[in-house]
Formats: sequence, structure tokens, C-alpha cells
Amino acid sequence: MEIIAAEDINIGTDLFPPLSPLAFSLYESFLSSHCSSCFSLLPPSPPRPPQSPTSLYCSAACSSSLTDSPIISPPDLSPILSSDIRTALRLLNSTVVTSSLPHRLNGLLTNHHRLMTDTSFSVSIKNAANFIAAVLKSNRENTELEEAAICSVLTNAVEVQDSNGRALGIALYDSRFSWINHSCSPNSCYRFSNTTSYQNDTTKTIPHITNPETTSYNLEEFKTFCCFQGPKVIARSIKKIKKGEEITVSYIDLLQPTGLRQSDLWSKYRFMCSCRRCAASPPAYVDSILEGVLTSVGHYHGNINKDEAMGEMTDHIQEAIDNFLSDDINPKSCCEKIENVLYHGIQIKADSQPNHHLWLHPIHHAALNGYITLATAYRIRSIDSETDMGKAFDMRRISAACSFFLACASHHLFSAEPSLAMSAAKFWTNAGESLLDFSRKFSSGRSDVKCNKCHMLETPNSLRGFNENSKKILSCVTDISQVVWSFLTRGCPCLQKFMSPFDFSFTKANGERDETSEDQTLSVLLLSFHCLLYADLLTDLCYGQNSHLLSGLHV
Ligand SMILES: C[S@@+](CC[C@H](N)C(=O)[O-])C[C@H]1O[C@@H](n2cnc3c(N)ncnc32)[C@H](O)[C@@H]1O
Repeated sequence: MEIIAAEDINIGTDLFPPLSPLAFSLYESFLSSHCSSCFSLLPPSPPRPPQSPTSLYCSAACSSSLTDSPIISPPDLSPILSSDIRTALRLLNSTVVTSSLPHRLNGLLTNHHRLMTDTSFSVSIKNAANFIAAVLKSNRENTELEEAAICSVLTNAVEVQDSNGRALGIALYDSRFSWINHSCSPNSCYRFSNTTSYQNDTTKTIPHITNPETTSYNLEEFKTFCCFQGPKVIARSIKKIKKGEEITVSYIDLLQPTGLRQSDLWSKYRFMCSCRRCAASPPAYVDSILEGVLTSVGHYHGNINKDEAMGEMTDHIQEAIDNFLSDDINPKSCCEKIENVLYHGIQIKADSQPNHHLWLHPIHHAALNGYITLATAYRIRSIDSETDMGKAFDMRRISAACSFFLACASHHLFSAEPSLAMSAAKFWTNAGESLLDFSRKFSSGRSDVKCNKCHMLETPNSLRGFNENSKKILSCVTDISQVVWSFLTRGCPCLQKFMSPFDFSFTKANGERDETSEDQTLSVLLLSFHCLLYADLLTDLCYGQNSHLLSGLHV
């Protein structure tokens, strides 16, 4: 099945009203911090004993809408997670099953045959189905229905993220959403509502904690489960779509080169994508950049040892990130390891040719991950150095430089591949907030900067079209970045070596400007406002809601 446009659809159009899920579940790690019904963040509560109940709610309304408290904790049957099993259970209880088993369950593809012939899934699916049948006290002869429910969740459920991009759990929607196929150059994106954060909302009642005494499953109580809560999904066009054209979204992170996207899709969904971007030969520009290398004389054209050298650099960066995330190395060592690869690159030898020096292209997917980690690591180092103002200033400045660089890199990719709008919106928001945070913390408290060129700060409501406004804002971003780039990147050689975040030619001399640190910080403040304005434009395009990142600020 697929979804086809019945008429021409303009860019930035919601394709259907917000859809409630058929079933959903938080990931295990969020069960004690988020509402199991609406996924909102709960106020902090005292630590509970390890054997405590699994579902908490933010309000009486949520707790009464989702009466599945007696579910005993489902097992983790890798690759099937307990959240998959919980969702499958809720699916079977919330819907009247109309099915053509085992291939479709209520119209949703199960991929049953494909998954059951795959040894890495089949045993876990069988075990999960047996568990569900036991919980439901099913007296059917086989577990075909339970298997179909699990397979349907694996095939159709999507990860629900909060506004910070953090994956909270999964949700399963009806065919209006679930029939939308994947493309690596999709014409639509989707977002969730109802994943708001708890902000001392006095209308919310004290979190309802389910009865810890109840350990056995009560079918009648579970049958009253009514799924009108849960994160709603909205799909939105991010390109013009012609009547008759297929609606597509992305199931995966699109900032990966073709090989990684293919293996991601295969491991999660067991299909090979043959979309325009995947099939392009030569590779699409974004894919050549996401795997690109630089030499001191420009782009590298040879093949000798290149793949090996790239693999080595990518592995080093990934190892530093993994070690940092698992607390095996401190932020300083993490920065040193990543910067070492990004700055020094690698020397490769060729029999009959002079040696080449290779660097990952700054928008190589591993380099992007490296800069994302550097932004976080430098920020932590700034917080850790609070007693040393000079060091805290430098660390926060470099963190902001990395975030700003990522925003410019995402713009470069978005210009060539419009479906990367969502990623770009996220990076520009991060950059704006990081630059603002830096300049607020270290300027003399001034916030009355004006832009005499685009005047958009004084009249942000005069937004016309996306293209016209983005041109104006980006032109100012380019101008201001020429003023502050060397200031922002001082002490970070792997960024300092580039002429600007828009121009990856290597700098000859490190031309510091004469402005005082105070002048520079004010320019950074002006830059931050422009980044937030641009982030607003992109957010509006993808999410249909101007996030008004600048509202509440004095500009
Ligand atoms: C959420 S469903 C999409 C709707 C599905 N095509 C149907 O018939 O109901 C996801 C499944 O559709 C198939 N699918 C989605 N996008 C695809 C693509 N680009 N190429 C091949 N199969 C795809 C895969 O089997 C995948 O597991």
C-alpha cells in the first residue's frame, strides 16, 4: 500500500488533522519520568523501589484514559523491546481486530513472512507472542494474532521524540499514516503533538502512581483501556507535491551516506531503498559530500588506500564519541581525540604517486558527528570551569563555534537536498541558542543590537515568503560570520583552518580582527538573533508553527 496525493499539494501543508495513535508505549527508561499516556515530562518525584509499578500519569484525565496498570513488565527479547510488546498488547486490546492474518492486521502491513523467515527476529517474535498470549489468557490454538500484532508494531510504529529530539517511546497509527512509504529524499515530514514538558502547570494533578500491590494481570481492567490519549502525529509536505505523486517520509536519519542509510533500513525494516537519491549514479551531491575527503590541493580524486584511510579516521572519531558517552574518557580527552583526527587528517601512501594528505570533508558524516560531540564536550568543559572565567569563556565560545559551524553545514546540505529541512531547523536552533547563551553570559548585559541591513529583528512579523526572507537573513549571517569567525574559532584549529563556515578552503594566515572582545561578543549576539530567525523560518516550514524563538527577547 502507499499514499498518493489526490490533488496538487503546496509546500508546508498539513496532510491530515492530528491523528491519535492506535497504541503506544514509552521506552522503559522513561517510565518513571514521563506520563505513560501523554508522554509529558513529570515533575520530579522521590525515588521509588526497583520493583515499583511501571506506569505513571501526569493527571487524572491521563490515568483514566489509559487503564493498563496491571501489566507486568514485559521481557526484553532483543531485538524486540519491552515497549514493542507493550504496544502490541495495547493494540490488541484497543481495537476490534479486522484482519487478513497474518499479512495485515487492521489494514497494517505485518511483514510477517519476511520477519519470520529471518532468524534474528523469528525466535524473539515467537517468545513475545507467547508472552502476550499468556497475559491475555488467550485460549486460541496458535499465536498467529499475537505474532501479527508484534510484526505490525515492528513494521509500522514510529519513534516519538520530544521537542529536543529525544526519543521517548513509540506509537502506532492507522493506515492514513502507516501506509506512507519511505524515501531518502521524501516530500513530507512528520511531527508529534502532546509531548510537552512539565512546567509547573497547576492544572495538572499530582502524578497518579498505580497500585504497587497489583502484580497479576486483570483482563477486565485492561479491556477498559481507551486510547484517545497519546502523542498525535501530523504529516506535512516539505516540497510541492503533484496530484498522483506518492507521499513519502523518511524512516531514518537522512544525514547518513547511502551505504549507512541502506544498512539502517535493512536492520530495522528489512527492505532495500531504491529511491531517487539511493539510485543516483554518480551519487547525489549530498552523498558525495557526506563521504567526502579533502586534500591540501582540493578534492581528492584518486582511489588508492582512500577507503582504508577514511575508515580509520571514521573509526577513531566514533571510538572517541562512544568512550565519551560511556564516561570512559573525560570531555577534554574526547575533544583532543576528535580534533586530532579532524585537524591532522591522515597521510596515505601510493606506490607510483607522491604521498597524499587526506582530511575528512568537514561535512563528512563522521566529521558532523565529531562536531556535534565537540559542541557538547566544550559546553561541559565550560560548566566545569566556572571558577575560571577566562577558561569558561573560551570553552563556551568554542562550543558555540561548533554549533554555528553545524548550522552552516546543514544549510549547505539543505540547499542541495530540500528534504533535509528538519535537520537544518534543528541545527540552526541549536546554533542560535548556543551563540545567544555565550554572548548573554559574557557580554555586559546589552541586548539592544539592531541589524541595519535586513531590519528583520525589528519587524520579524513582516515575514513574506520563505525564500525571500531566508535570503535576507542568510546574507546577514554571512556578513557577521566574516567578522566573528576567527574570534569564535580561536583555540579550535580544526575549525580555524577554514576561511569561513561557508567556505572550506584552508586559511593562509590567521587574520584576527582588531575589535575588542566586547565588540565581538555583541556581534555574536547579533549573529545569534539571525540564527534564531532563520531557525524560525525553517521550523515554520516543517512544523507549521512559528516557534517564535526570538519572542521574549529584547531586540
Ligand atoms: C509503514 S509500512 C508502509 C506501508 C506499506 N507499504 C504497506 O503496504 O502497508 C513500512 C513497510 O513498507 C515497506 N516499504 C516502505 N517504504 C519502502 C520503500 N521505499 N521500498 C520498499 N519497501 C518499502 C517495507 O516493507 C516497510 O517495512
